[in-house]
This record gives sequence, C-alpha cells and structure tokens, in this order.
Amino acid sequence: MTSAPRGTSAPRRASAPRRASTPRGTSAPRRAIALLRARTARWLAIVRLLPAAGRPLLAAALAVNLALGLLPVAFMIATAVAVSRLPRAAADGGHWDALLTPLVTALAVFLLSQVLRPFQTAVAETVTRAVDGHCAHRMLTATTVDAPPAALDRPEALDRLADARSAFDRAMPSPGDAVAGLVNLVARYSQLLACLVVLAVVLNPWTAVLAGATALVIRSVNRGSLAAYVEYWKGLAGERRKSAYLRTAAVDASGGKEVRLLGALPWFRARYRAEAVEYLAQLWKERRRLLLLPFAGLALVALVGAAGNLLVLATAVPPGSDGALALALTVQCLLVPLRFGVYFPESDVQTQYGMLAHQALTDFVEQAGREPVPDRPRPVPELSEGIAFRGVDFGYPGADRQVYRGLDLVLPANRSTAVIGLNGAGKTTLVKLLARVHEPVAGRIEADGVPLTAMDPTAWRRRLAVVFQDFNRYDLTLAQNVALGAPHRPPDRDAVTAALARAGAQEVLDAVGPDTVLSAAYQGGRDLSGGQWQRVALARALYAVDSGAEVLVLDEPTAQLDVRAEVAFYERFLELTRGTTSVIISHRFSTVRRADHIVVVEDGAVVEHGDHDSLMREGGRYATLFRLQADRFDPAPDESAPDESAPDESAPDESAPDREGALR
Ligand SMILES: Nc1ncnc2c1ncn2[C@@H]1O[C@H](COP(=O)(O)OP(=O)(O)OP(=O)(O)O)[C@@H](O)[C@H]1O
Repeated sequence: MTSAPRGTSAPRRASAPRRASTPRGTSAPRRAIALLRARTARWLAIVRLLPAAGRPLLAAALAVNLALGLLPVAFMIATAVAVSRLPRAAADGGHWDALLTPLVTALAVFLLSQVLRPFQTAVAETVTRAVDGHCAHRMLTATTVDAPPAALDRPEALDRLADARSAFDRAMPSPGDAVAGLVNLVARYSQLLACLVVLAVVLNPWTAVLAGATALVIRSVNRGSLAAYVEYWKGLAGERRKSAYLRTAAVDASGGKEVRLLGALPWFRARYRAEAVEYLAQLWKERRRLLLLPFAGLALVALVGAAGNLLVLATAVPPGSDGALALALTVQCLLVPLRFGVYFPESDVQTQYGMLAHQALTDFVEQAGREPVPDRPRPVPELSEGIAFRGVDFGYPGADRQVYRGLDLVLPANRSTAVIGLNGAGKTTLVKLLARVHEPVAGRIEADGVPLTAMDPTAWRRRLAVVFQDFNRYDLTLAQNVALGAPHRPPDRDAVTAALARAGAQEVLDAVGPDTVLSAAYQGGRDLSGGQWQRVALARALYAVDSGAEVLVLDEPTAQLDVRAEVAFYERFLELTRGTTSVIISHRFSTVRRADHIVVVEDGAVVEHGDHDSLMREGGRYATLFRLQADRFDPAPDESAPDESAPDESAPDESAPDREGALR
C-alpha cells in the first residue's frame, strides 16, 4: 500500500477539507463525471509534459521499460517449454539436450532483465530531472516575471506555490517523478498485454478477457482510492505550510538564535507535535476509509477472478506434454494480472502526488495571473515634472481598512521628498504603489503625466532604485550584493567601489574586501552588523542610480545606523540625492528635515506638506512630532539655546543636526 510522501506532516485544522473538488448539491453521476474529467485532465497534463524529457531520453526510457515488460514473459515461455519437455527427456533415458535451448534462453532473458533493471531507475531519474528543470523554470518565470508581485501576498496562491515548491525541494514527488512513473507503467502494461495474448492463444480469449478485466477493475479501484486520498491530502495545503514553518522556525539560522535565547524549543516541539498528531490522525482516518476498506473488496474481486480462471484452466488444458506446456505457461501468466491488485512502487505514489504538484503549479500560474503589459507601452519619460498620485484609493486584498482614500500627492522631479507618518500610516504602502508591487483600486499614478499603467512595468521598475525596510541580504560576495542593483549592467568593479564609498560603507569594503561572501554560514564568509548591511543595501541602490535609475526610494535608510553613522548619512544626504528624484521614509527627523519637500500622511491622505521651516512655522502635525522627538533627548532645553522648534523660526539652525543626530 502507498504511504504519504516525506515532508507532509502535520498541521492543525479548523475544519476537515472537502473530500472532492466537485461542487456540492450535484447528483452522484454528475459528480463522478466531473471527477473523472478532473483526473483525466491531470493525466493528460502529465502526458503533455513528456516532450520536456527530450526525444532521445524518452525513446530510451520507453525502450527499457518495454524490454522489462516483455522479457519476463519470454522467461515464462522459455521455462514453460523446458518444463513441458522434462517428462520426455527423462523418459528418453536422460536426453537432456532438448532442455538446453529453453533453459539457456531463460537464463539469457533473466540476465538481460537484471542488467536492464538499474537502467530503468537511472533513466527514470534522468527523465525526472529533465522534466523538473522545465517545470522549475516555469515556476520561476511565473513568480519573478509574469505574475504581478502582489500575487505573492495572496494566501491561496501561496498554498499552491508551497505545494509546487516542496516538490522541487524533493519533499514530495514532483511533476518529473510523475512523468517517470508514467513511463514506468509501460513495463507493467506491456507485460499484462503480453500475458493476456498468451492466455488468449494458449487457452481461449475468454480467459484473457476475464483476467484482463480482473486486473483493470482492481487497478482502477486502487488508483481511485489513492486519488481520493491524495485529493483529501491536497485540502490540507495551508496547514502543511503552517506546519512547515513550525518545523523550521526553531532550527533556521535567524529564528534559531532567538528560540534558543527564549528557551522556546520545548514550546515549539510540543506545538509541532500536537499539530502533527492531529493532522496525521485525520489522514490516517481517511486512509483507513479510502485505502484499507476497499482492499477487502478488491481481495474478493481478485479471488473470484483467479478462481474463475483456474476453473477454466482445469477444464481447458489438454492432457499430455501440450497440456504441461499450457499449464506451466498459463499459471505464470495468470499471476501477472493478479499483481495489479498492489500498488506499483515505481509508479503509483510518484504519479499521484507528482500530478498534484503539477496541478499546484498550474493552479498557481492561473491564480497569480499575468501582470498586464500594454500592447504598445509608452516609453518611460525622463522626469522633468515629477510623479503624481491622483485620487488614489488603496486597501490590501482581504483587509477591511483602506490604507489610502483619494490620495493626492506630488513627488517633484529632481528633488527629495520625505514622507512621514505614524506606524501603519501607509508609508511603505506608498513605496509599493510606486514600484507597482500593488495597483491602486481607484485613481492613478503618473510620471510626467504618463500613467504608470501605460508603461511596461519592468521598464518602469528599472527606473527605480528602492531600499525596502526589509531589504534582501544575499549570501553572496560584497561586490555581488551591490552589483545586483543593476543586474542588466556588465559587472563594473569601480562603480561598485564608488557606490560603497558614497553609501558610507568604505570601512566595510576595507574590512572584508569585495569578494568575501557576506554570511558566516560559508567557509571564509563574514556576516555584517545590521547597520553595515543597511549601508550595503544603500550602496546597491546608489549603484542602480549610477546605472540609470532615476528615482531613489529609501524606506527607513538609517533605522539601523548608529548616531555617528546617521549624522554622516544626513550630512551626505543632499549629495546622495542631488539631481535625483528621491523619496525618503524615516521616523528620524534628523534625516527628514534635510529633504526639499516633506509630506505628512495620516488617515489615508496627505495632511501637511512643505519644507521643514514652513512646516515648523505652521505648528501642525509635523511640528508636534518633531518637538516630541526632540524633547525625548532634551527634556529641559537650555532657555538660552536657540529654539529649534519655534513656530516663528525663520532660518534653520545649522548646528541642529548634531543635536538631532542623537535623536531617536
Ligand atoms: N501585505 C499586507 N496585507 C494586509 N495589510 C497590510 C499589508 N501590509 C501592510 N498592511 C497594513 O497596511 C497599513 C499600512 O502599512 P504600511 O506598512 O504601509 O505602514 P507604514 O506607515 O510603513 O508603517 P511603519 O511606520 O510601521 O513602517 C497597516 O495598517 C498595515 O497593517
């Protein structure tokens, strides 16, 4: 019997998954037809993957399997001939010559099958790899090129993606395994067919029909049960994903440290165990229902079929040596259809779960969709006016709260704009809308009057250099980490060095060198501090600007910098952003105040905008937040000191950055 594949343990469940993917309320025959259609479609999808293995490989795999199917039948014939000649050879006073040819043939056939058997495994593995390479490419293209980035935020799409990915991680059978399993069936079915032909010729066609029918009935019930079980298993995809998280959270490098510090391993272990037991209990119950109980029925069918055929055998076999040949041959041939009552280890689990993995991939590609690209995209303009958000409404899918309602905002070209607001006000969301990670629900975003939706999204994104709050830390060399800012550009070591210097990461470069992998998990690798990483990410964005990106977007660029580094950053800020259209998001007013234009977002809209001095004079939200932050560090300011936050202040205090550098 089959077993659930590795790596499929254990989530909790609020409600049991549906047992079939057909709609409720439809009649039983209709449901059966729908189910049959769905299963046929899955098989056809796997058949359509065959060419991905490549013709020569496929031909080799088919030839090996055909040989492995037919050679055992040749062995049966040869041994049956030898057995039928045995009485006469013995009677002729030990004239064993007559046995030589069939026995040598049987031996040769046997040896050939033994030699071919490892090739079946090797060829199947090669087919698997070739097909999986093709499917993995499809998955990567879908996730990183075709699908809109927001698709990767949708839980149902992520569930499907998780199942597809776990197949490529070899945690469950993959589409390639399904194709190899399908090819392996050639051996089984060619053997069955050959045995049925022998039965029809040697006994009579009805015996062949009865044996064939018995084999196919028990086979289809077996496969049907397995398919239903796997369908049930599929319904637990979301829980499997949660469970995989629990399993790895305590052991992966980043989470593991904190789990150890908290002493939370027993908690994780207990939680994982409880969920695993609950999850497996459901699976086992379903397994008993779908796999164990039908087994009793199948055994009965097999028994009746075998009994019927043995009866025919007993009455139809003629006496004499012809009868001995017929008996020896047909008894062996009858055993082959009966073996269709067990799962085929080289094929069944592979095809069933592999089909599901392929279905998961297809579902993901369909659910994620394709990012719309206009037929005739308008060129991305060189910004001279700026980027305008016009009446933009946006809320995350499934969330009840709108992040923006009728947002009007201009990011002037070639100037720096700082966006401030409280936690959750929507600052990062603004960056995501700008980068077209999400699209507005209403309203539009324009670059020099051209709607972003009229441009090729890839061309637009190439104009942006973004450092997200949760930027990527690649386990690659320092130089590669920076050069990834413009992967389309041929590697330019001088430009990488210059970007690092501008980002204040010269010390990092001097300390680790450009070719050190930035991860202590590799031999000779070195990890960086949070602040050092932030500078590397900034260097990546500056390298992108150097390579043609026009809009620099920095989301909390100094959050992890120490006071000295932050002061150095904002001293360089004007130089870093000069000539570029830049957007900076920061809670640190020491960074923000240097921007040409400051925007305060609150309750889904811009509530104030202007430069530092005008906003301070206004004495509104910005001024309140600014003073609040300043007071944290200077609760009783010297009365004689210039009042930085005075509403009527007319000239900025140039000494202020030093004091504000300590803010936070
Ligand atoms: N992927 C998401 N799905 C659903 N809601 C989200 C998602 N990302 C953010 N939100 C919600 O959208 C709102 C705005 O989030 P956003 O990250 O833009 O805020 P922010 O101003 O950048 O906050 P912070 O200052 O804490 O970084 C918040 O209420 C947040 O909970």
